[in-house]
Amino acid sequence: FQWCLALVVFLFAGLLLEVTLINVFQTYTGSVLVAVNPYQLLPLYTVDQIRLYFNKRIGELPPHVFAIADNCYFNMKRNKRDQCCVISGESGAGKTESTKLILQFLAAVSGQHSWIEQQILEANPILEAFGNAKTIRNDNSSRFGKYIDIHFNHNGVIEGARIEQFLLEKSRVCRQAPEERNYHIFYCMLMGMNTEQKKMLNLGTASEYTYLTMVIVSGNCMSCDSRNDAKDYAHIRSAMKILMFSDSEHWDISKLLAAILHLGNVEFEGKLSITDFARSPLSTWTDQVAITLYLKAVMMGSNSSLIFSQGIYGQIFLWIVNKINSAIFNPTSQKPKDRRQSIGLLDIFGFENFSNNSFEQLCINIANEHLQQFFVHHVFKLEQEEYLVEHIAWNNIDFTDNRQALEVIALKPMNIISLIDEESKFPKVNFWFHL
Ligand SMILES: Nc1ncnc2c1ncn2[C@@H]1O[C@H](COP(=O)(O)OP(=O)(O)OP(=O)(O)O)[C@@H](O)[C@H]1O
Repeated sequence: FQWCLALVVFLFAGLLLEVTLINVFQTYTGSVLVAVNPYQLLPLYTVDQIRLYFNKRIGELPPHVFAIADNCYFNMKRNKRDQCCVISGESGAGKTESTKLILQFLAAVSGQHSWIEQQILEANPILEAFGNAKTIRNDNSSRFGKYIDIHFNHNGVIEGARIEQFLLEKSRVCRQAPEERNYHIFYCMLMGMNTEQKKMLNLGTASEYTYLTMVIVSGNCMSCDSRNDAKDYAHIRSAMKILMFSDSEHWDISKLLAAILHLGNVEFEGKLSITDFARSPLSTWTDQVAITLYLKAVMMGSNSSLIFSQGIYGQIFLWIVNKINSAIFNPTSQKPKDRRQSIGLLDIFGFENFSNNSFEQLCINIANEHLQQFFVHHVFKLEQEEYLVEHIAWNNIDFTDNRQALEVIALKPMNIISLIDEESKFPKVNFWFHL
C-alpha cells in the first residue's frame, strides 16, 4: 500500500480573494497542494478543466486539485500500487468540496459513466444530510470523518467503492451551540415532507422541537441562508433511490427521526422507583420495548432521553453507511486477473476551537493532530533525513513538531485520554480541562 503523498492542505484566509488571478489561491509544496478556500464559484471545475488536467504531469499546468487527482490515478495505473489522498485543514477550509471534486474527476476520467459511478457520487448528499450540520464556521460542516476507498479494475475503470465513517458527533442531536443547527436531515424532513406524511408522523415545524431549538447558551437557529431544506430533501430522496433504499426503509428512517424529535419534547417530572413502577398502570404494558425503555429511563433519570436519542441517531447513521456500502461495494474474487487497485480519500472534520469546547472537539482535534504529525513526519523529517543520507547540502528548516502534544494527549501510557477513560467509569464524574 503506497501512500501517494498527495496531501491537500487548505488554509483559511478569505481576504486573499480579491485577487483577480484565478489560480493564485492554489500552490504546491513538493507533492502537496496547498489551497485557500476561494468562497466563490470560479470556472475552475468544469468538464473542460477535467479534460485539460487529464494525463498531465504535476507542474505542467497551474496547481489544481484535479492535478492531484490525476497524479493519483496515473500512479495507480502505471505502478499498479494503491494510492491514498489525505485532505486536511481547519473547519470550513474546503476539504469536503475538494473530496467531491477529486471523486468527480476520477469518475469522469475512468471513462464509463456507469451506474456504479453515479451511485458513488450520489452517496454524498445522503451522508451530508445525516452527518453534516451548520456550525458557526461552516454552513455545511462534516460532523464525522470519512474514508472513501474507490476500487478500479485493471483497465482503470471504477468497479465499486467502500466508505468508512469515524466518530459522528452524536451530542449534536440533542444540543447545539448558538448559531448552530442540528443535522440537516431534521430540517429537510420537516420542510420537504408532504402534509399527509407529516400527519402520519405527527410532525409540525422546526420551532416545535426542543432538539432543534434548545441551544446551549441562548437564541436558536432553525434556518440557514445558504441552504434550501425543501429542495435538499427532494435530492436526498432521489439519491436514496439511486442507492437502493426501498420506500419502506426510507419510511422506517423517517419514523425513527420523528421519534427522536418527539423524545426530545418529553419532560420528566420526577423519578419513579422500580417498586413504584411495578404498582403503576404502566406495568401492565405488554410491549416489552416500552417497558425496557421505561425502566432504563427511570434508572438513568432525566438524561435518559438524551442517551436514547443519541444512540438511535448513531445507529441510523451506521445503518445508512452500511446500506450505501451494500450498493456500491461488490467483493472481488481472489483470481489475479480480477485484482483491483484502489484510491483512498481521507476527509475528516477539521480542527476546531470554540469558546466552549466539548469532548467531541477534543477528539476532533486529536485526529487533526495525528494528521499534522503525519504531515510533519513526511514533509520535514523524512525529507531532511534523506538529504542527510544522500549528502545533499540544504538549509535546515525549523518546524514545530507537535509530537509532544500528541504524546501527552494520547500516546504516552499515562495520557489524557486514558485518564478520562478511567475517570468516566465512576458515576457522576465531570471533567474540566484547561489546556
Ligand atoms: N474550491 C471551492 N470553491 C468555491 N467554494 C468553496 C470551495 N471549497 C469550499 N468552498 C465553500 O466553502 C464551504 C466550506 O467548505 P467545506 O464544507 O468543504 O469545508 P470543510 O473543510 O470540509 O469543513 P468541515 O471540517 O467543517 O467539514 C463550502 O460549503 C463552499 O461554500
